[in-house]
Amino acid sequence: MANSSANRTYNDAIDALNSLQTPFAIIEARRKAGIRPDATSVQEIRGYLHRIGYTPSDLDRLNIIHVAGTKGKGSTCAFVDSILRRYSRSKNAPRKVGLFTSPHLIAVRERIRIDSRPISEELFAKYFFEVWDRLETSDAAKELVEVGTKPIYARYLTLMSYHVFLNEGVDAAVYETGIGGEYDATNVVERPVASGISTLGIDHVYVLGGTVDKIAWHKGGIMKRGSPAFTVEQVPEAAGVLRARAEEKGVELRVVGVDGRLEGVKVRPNAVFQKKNASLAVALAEAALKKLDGGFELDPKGPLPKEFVEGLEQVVWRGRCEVKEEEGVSWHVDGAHTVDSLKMAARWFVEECDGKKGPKVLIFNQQGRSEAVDFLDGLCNTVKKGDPAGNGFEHVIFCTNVTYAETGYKRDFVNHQYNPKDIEKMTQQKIFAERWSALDPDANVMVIHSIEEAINKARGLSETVQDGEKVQALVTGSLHLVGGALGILEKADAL
Ligand SMILES: Nc1ncnc2c1ncn2[C@@H]1O[C@H](COP(=O)(O)OP(=O)(O)OP(=O)(O)O)[C@@H](O)[C@H]1O
Ligand SMILES: [Mg+2]
Ligand SMILES: [Mg+2]
Repeated sequence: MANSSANRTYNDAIDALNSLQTPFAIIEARRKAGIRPDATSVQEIRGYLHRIGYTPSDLDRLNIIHVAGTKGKGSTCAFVDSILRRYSRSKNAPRKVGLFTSPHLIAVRERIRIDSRPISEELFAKYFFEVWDRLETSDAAKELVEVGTKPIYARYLTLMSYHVFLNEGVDAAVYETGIGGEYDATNVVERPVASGISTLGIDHVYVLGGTVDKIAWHKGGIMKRGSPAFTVEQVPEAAGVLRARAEEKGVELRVVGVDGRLEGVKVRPNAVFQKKNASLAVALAEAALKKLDGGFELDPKGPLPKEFVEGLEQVVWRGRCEVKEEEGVSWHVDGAHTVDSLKMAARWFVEECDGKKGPKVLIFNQQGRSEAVDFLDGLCNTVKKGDPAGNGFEHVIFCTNVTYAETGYKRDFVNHQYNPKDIEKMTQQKIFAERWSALDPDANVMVIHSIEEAINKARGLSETVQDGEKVQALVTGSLHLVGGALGILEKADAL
């Protein structure tokens, strides 16, 4: 446990933060006992907020744009942030934009951004330990949370983000929910300037339930009376639940179709799912600016103002549909990790490979979720179907999320929530390999320990290709894998 007075660096903060992860054994025990997050988790954050010196109404100063959804939350948030940031530059409203997202790709501090940049290591350490100390010394709100305790990892970062943004004078903050909505720590906000619900599908089944209507109930929990709410077109079961939730709360929920004003706007990748995210972002940014820049309104017939166009076209959201070229290998990197989003990723990869020559190589992992083996079918078939000659991946590598062959995890990726024995024995990876061999007996399937070794393997394969060919590699299945891979490919902190 970090000593509150002695350790003050960024690395110390990350070590202390890692100590707040729920260990694997406890997660397992809870799972067996059927314990799931409930209303007490938001009450707990409310208690901690008081303990560090704020009330939920202080959060009104942040003018929060709150986003939930199964897929596209982060991308939507990044779009909103990028639009507001450009608007702020030309109109000076909002003055400072905060962005809170999860999980992180390269470093923990990228979850808390100001004016689109991750806060510095120094600032992170300063605010991290200020929260830490207040939690240790104050006994405020003892009726809500036990004195001397601290929130778990993700909740701590949520709590800390409020402290950072309020102190730094942020006046518009975009918040991505962690898991679900109703019981997510970010749902402590009472008066967001707008709520947005991106595409719903199946994920986090254990916590949220295994059907899309149950999941929609949770995500719909971020809508608040008095705040405008927006969503994209959803499958019927989800749409019905969202409508009912809106009604119950007295909220007018607007369903945003693909915005016609995006015609000619270069949204990347050029795919329907991303246009849905962008359309939702336009509606959210408009709602926020109505409040922040009195009287602001978009022309419904278009065109979009230049701040919106530039915001959408120039957004940086790393690890999603990224292509990196190096000698011998074209790296396609995408952090998809649900059945639906992996199909999107596969489709995108096939389109990118169109006209290019060379063997297709997959590097895949997903740690700690046994259902992930069912992600593989869609990935395998989508790539085969999309290839003119029906060729799937020639080489398929399953690795763990351990970054380096020699030194193990980067500190920002230490994860106590997985079973360490499974990682050591590569249990999950072997299950993946078996499934893939059944799906595609022609593929050369490998199980490799670290991300670094997996990357080197793919690089090695480039020596076997013919002139004019390049290895076409897809790295996907987990944001941790993708973040680790980008770190290695770029040799430095890719932030
Ligand atoms: N609207 C969407 N529908 C389906 N897939 C999507 C959508 N938006 C993004 N994706 C896919 O999901 C991946 C993750 O996107 P993003 O980071 O926006 O999602 P997220 O909701 O923040 O996910 P998480 O926080 O669970 O990682 C993208 O790389 C892309 O492949
Ligand atoms: Mg998720
Ligand atoms: Mg996300």
